[in-house]
Amino acid sequence: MNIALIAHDKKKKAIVQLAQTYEHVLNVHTLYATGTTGTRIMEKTGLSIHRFKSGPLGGDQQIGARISEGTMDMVIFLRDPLTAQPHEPDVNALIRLSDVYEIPLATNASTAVLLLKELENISEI
Ligand SMILES: O=C(CO)COP(=O)(O)O
Repeated sequence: MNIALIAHDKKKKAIVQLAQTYEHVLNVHTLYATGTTGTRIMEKTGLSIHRFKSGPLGGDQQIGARISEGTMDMVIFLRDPLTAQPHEPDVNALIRLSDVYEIPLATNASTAVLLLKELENISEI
């Protein structure tokens, strides 16, 4: 699967922890991320990630484009709902496209864990 990993700044620690815990699940998939998120995860894990631009510079839109082209299968996007983002329209567009194309989308860590556990189960079958 092609999986996108994204986190707003206050959620970077959480996505790194998630990637460390589920590294054994993620490492059989093709991973993508927005710029800073990808760098942080690669610093702390052995995962190889294709990095798009940073979110505020168009990274969310690049991932949205992949969704519309049918080449992104899952999105884990740990949003910060308590901080205004300068690129809020891009964030909303990415979430909207995930729903338009019915891509599994986790916007918080609890949902991300459920998706990753399901991926783990599927890969064991
Ligand atoms: O802003 C983001 C998503 O909207 C994340 O971008 P970075 O991973 O570059 O911080």
